[in-house]
Amino acid sequence: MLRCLTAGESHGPSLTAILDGVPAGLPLAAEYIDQQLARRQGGHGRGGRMNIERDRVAITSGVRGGLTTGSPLTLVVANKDWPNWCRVMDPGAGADLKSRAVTRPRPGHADLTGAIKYGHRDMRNVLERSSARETAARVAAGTVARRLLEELDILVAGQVVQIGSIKARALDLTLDTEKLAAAVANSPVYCADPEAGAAMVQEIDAARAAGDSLGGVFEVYVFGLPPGLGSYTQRDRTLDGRLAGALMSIQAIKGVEVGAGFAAAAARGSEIHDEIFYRSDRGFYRSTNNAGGIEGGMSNGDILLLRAAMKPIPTLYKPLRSVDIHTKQPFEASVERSDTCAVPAACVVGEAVTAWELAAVVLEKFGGDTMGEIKERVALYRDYAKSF
Ligand SMILES: Cc1cc2nc3c(=O)[nH]c(=O)nc-3n(C[C@H](O)[C@H](O)[C@H](O)COP(=O)(O)O)c2cc1C
Ligand SMILES: C=C(O[C@@H]1CC(C(=O)O)=C[C@@H](OP(=O)(O)O)[C@H]1O)C(=O)O
Repeated sequence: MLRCLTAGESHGPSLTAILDGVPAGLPLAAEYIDQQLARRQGGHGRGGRMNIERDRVAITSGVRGGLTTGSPLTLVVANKDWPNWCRVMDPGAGADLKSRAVTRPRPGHADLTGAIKYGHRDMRNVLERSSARETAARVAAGTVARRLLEELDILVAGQVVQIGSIKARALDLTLDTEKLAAAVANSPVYCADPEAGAAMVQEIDAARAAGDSLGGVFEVYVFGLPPGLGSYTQRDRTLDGRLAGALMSIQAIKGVEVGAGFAAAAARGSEIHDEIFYRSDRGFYRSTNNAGGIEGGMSNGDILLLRAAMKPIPTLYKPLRSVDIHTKQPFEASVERSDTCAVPAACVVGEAVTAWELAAVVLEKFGGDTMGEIKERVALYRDYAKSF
C-alpha cells in the first residue's frame, strides 16, 4: 500500500514528505525530482517569492546507490525564505509572535474558518500550512510515482488550456508524447498552443497591471494505462472518484472533469458514448474517447483525460473587504507580494497528484515488493488484456 504524509510550513525551515510502500529497485535520482520542482516554480505570473526559492530535494532515507530500498522515503525541500522568518516561526518560547501576527482574514483563504476551527487569534498559524507552498512536497512525492509509472511505460503529461477567458485550441491527442512535452516546455505558460500561450501571457500582464489576478484550466493526460485500474465494486475504489479527489485537494481547484466532462451533459447519448470495435491485431478498441479513459470507475485502456479549473488567486493588489478578528472593524487587505496567476504551477501539481494516485492503484492491482516483480506482472496482464 502506497501512503504519503507531508509536513512543513510556508515560512518554516523546510517541507517534508514521507512515502511508504514504494517498491525496492526503482531507479531514482534527486535531479529527476528537481526538474519537476523547477517546473512547479515556473510559469508566467508568479510573484516575488519564487525569486527567493530554488527548490531542490534532499532524499534522506529509502534510496541507496540510486535505487529505492523498499524502506520509507523521506524527501525534504528547504525554504530559502526561512532565514527571513526564523524568529517569527521559531517553535521555542522565545519566538517573536507579535511582529507578523495576522488578525485580518484574507477572503478566499483558509484564514478565518481555520482560526475559528483551531481556536487561533493569530491566523499565521493557519496560513502557514494552508499555503500552496505545501505543493512542493506533493510534487516531490508525485515525482517518485511518475518515475515508477515510467518504468511501466505509463507516461503523465499536462498543459494549461485556459487562463482567464483565453482558451487554447483542443489538443490533438495523436500528437506524440515527446512533441507534446517539448511544446509545453517551450511555453511560458505551459500551453502547447503557441498563439493562445502568447495571448495568455498578455492577459496575465494586464491583470497584474490592474492589480488583479487570474485563474484558469489545465489538463492532465496519461498514456499507456492498462485497462482495469480502479474498481466499480466499492465506490471509494472508483478511479475517477479517487483522481477527482486528488485534483480537488490542490489549493484553489474548484472543478474537475473527466473526458467530455460537463459538455457530456448537453449531448445526446448517441453522440457521446464511445462505441466498441474489435480487430484481431488490436483487440477491443474505441475510435472516440469522450469517456476520458475511464468507464465504470476503471481505466479502460484509452488515454486518461482530466481537466481541472483553478479560481483566480485570492490575494489581490486591488484590496478586497474583510473584518479584523480582534477589533471587528472593516478594513481593506494590503498585500506585500503574491502570484498573479499560478495555473501553470497548479498543472505541474495536478500531474504529480495524478501520478501518485495512479501508482497507488497500480500497486493495489499488481502488488509486489520489487520493481522486477511488478514489471513482470504488468507485462503478463497487458498480454492477457490484449488477447481477451
Ligand atoms: C501553485 C499555487 C500557488 C498559489 N499562490 C498563491 C498566492 O501567491 N497568493 C494567494 O493568495 N493564493 C495563492 N494560491 C491559492 C491559495 O493557496 C488557495 O486559494 C488557498 O489556499 C485557499 O484554498 P481553496 O481555494 O482551495 O479554498 C496558490 C495556489 C497554488 C496551487
Ligand atoms: C511559496 C509558494 O507559493 C505561495 C503560495 C501562497 C498561498 O497563499 O498559497 C502564497 C505565496 O506565498 P508568500 O506569501 O510567501 O509570497 C506564494 O508564493 C510556492 O508555490 O512555493
